[in-house]
Amino acid sequence: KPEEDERALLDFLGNVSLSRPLNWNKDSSVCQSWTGVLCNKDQSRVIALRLPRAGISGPIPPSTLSRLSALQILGLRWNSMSGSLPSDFSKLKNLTGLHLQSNSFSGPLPSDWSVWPNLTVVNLSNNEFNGSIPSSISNSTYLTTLDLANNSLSGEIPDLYLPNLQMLDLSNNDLAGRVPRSLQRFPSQAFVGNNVSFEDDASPPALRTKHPGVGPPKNASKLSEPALIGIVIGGCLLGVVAIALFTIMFCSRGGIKRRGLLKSQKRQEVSQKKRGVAESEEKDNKIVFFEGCNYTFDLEDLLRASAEVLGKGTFGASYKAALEDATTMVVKRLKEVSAGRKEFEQQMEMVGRIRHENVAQLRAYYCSKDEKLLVYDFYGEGSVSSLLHGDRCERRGALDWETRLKIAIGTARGIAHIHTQNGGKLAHGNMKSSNIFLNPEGFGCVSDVALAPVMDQIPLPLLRISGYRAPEMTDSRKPSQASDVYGFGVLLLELLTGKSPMHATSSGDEVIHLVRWVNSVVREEWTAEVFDMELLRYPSIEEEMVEMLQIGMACVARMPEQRPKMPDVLRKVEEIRREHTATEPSPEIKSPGSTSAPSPTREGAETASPSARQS
Ligand SMILES: Nc1ncnc2c1ncn2[C@@H]1O[C@H](COP(=O)(O)OP(=O)(O)OP(=O)(O)O)[C@@H](O)[C@H]1O
Repeated sequence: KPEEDERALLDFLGNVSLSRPLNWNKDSSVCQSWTGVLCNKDQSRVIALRLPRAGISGPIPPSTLSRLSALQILGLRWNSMSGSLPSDFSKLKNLTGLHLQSNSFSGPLPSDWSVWPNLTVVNLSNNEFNGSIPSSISNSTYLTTLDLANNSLSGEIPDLYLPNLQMLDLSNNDLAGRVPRSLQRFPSQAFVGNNVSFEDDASPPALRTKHPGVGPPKNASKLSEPALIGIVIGGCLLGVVAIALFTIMFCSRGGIKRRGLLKSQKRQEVSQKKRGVAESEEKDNKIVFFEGCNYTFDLEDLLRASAEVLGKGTFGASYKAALEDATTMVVKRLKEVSAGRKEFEQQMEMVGRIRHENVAQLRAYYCSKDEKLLVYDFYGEGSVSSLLHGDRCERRGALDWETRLKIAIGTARGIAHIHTQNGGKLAHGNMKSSNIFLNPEGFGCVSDVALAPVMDQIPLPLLRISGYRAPEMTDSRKPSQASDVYGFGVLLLELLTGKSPMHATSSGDEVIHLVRWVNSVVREEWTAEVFDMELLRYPSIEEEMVEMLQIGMACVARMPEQRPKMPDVLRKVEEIRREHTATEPSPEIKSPGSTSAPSPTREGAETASPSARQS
């Protein structure tokens, strides 16, 4: 247990001033509930401390943070901390990221950097550091980012042999002399606001890059990967090229409107240009974290995160983002939000307050004029849609009947809980299997709650082809609980048949609407034909499948008033197993009384945190 680290943190806390309290107290678990603290997998050591904008002032008390000897990331940006860096920081041998920008730190930079061989990102910008830049920085050979802008650093810039450095900013200091050859590969903006000149401006660029140690970064090829381009640009190489051309065209006419965080072509440019934008935007717009969110990052982290596109949905694209400390999360970038800022924030506040183990918690959101981002945990197993319809080899065995039953039960619990919110009026509004994940106990867990009302209306044809739309629903912004019940019914049919709600026949010449197809087969006679072949391998589940089929069909009744209400649906789904195995209860699916899942009406249940962080 990290008692030593806990004491070090409390000593730190006790010796700084805070403008608002931090939830660090001895009775709660350092690793699980202390804001800004991240531990290693076995929860034995603190590996990251991130307290951006935490209202901390005063110097870093000596012999406090330096005792966190496993610390990799120290982030205290946007506070009012002052004084010089304690010399005992040299004990933090595992540091990979030091983010102290936008404070009032002063004094010289540390002189011996050989103590931090693993540093990759250093941001000390917007402080009052003075003295010269130590050449010993070259000892941190893995540095990719060095931002010392807006300080009072003086003297000449030393030769820095940092082969991996991709982003350098020394602007707005009191530096003088010549930019050393080793750093001439960086654009002149990196040095503006100083009294420096380029030594051999006239020499051809090719010659400059031949200088030892200043060639392209070892991993330069990676730069072309979308993953390295930053969170929202992470998606599409073609798009990047197009955007670059577009940017060049418009910039040359001096007419481009800054689109905020997210458009550029190279990571280096992103870091340099966008940081400025991000910071200025941050004045009015910040990431809002909900209670219980262990992530501590800010816009800059998001910009720096390597990102992978998970997919594009009706409301925008979702990205799997990995922060520098290897925290993984999902960022959903909403496109075409129709709600005004206040309305959007109110809706997100309401959604963020929902705590239930069958509802994927909205961890944080960001809202500016140009961007609306939502942050969720990453569900490593993928959505129910990908489990059901993804590569069949991959999923073989993954979705047995037990699993499907637990998906149905969990999802029903989640939706029923959502329906108790906002005075019993809230609807999910976008029920579909790509929005359902598995919680740590393997039960269904509903994501993307209540986004539809703040988004632009989805055109009716698009709504139709999704196959989940209730017949009476013509305006996607006005979902009802009855339409959620319909969507849930479609999910049950999907689980039973293994077929998508809209799918082509095997010959490919006809599109099948799952609800109609199941209805027509069932009308003929109760037949095993509707059931997924893979389910037929399991003996004696037919009765349970038929029962689920009946529930599903009741949910997809044409008239909304004929559909059951979610609490009834939940009760019935939970009874599927109980009725048929009364003498031999499944060890996995316990009865509602004994289940670890809260009943759907219980408020304030503990949260599920399914991300990799838990493993
Ligand atoms: N938290 C998450 N963890 C893992 N995968 C996710 C997560 N959120 C979304 N995904 C996956 O990313 C892909 C895109 O999701 P997204 O929510 O953007 O679109 P969608 O679910 O297909 O449609 P919609 O926008 O209507 O919800 C989907 O395959 C989805 O299952």
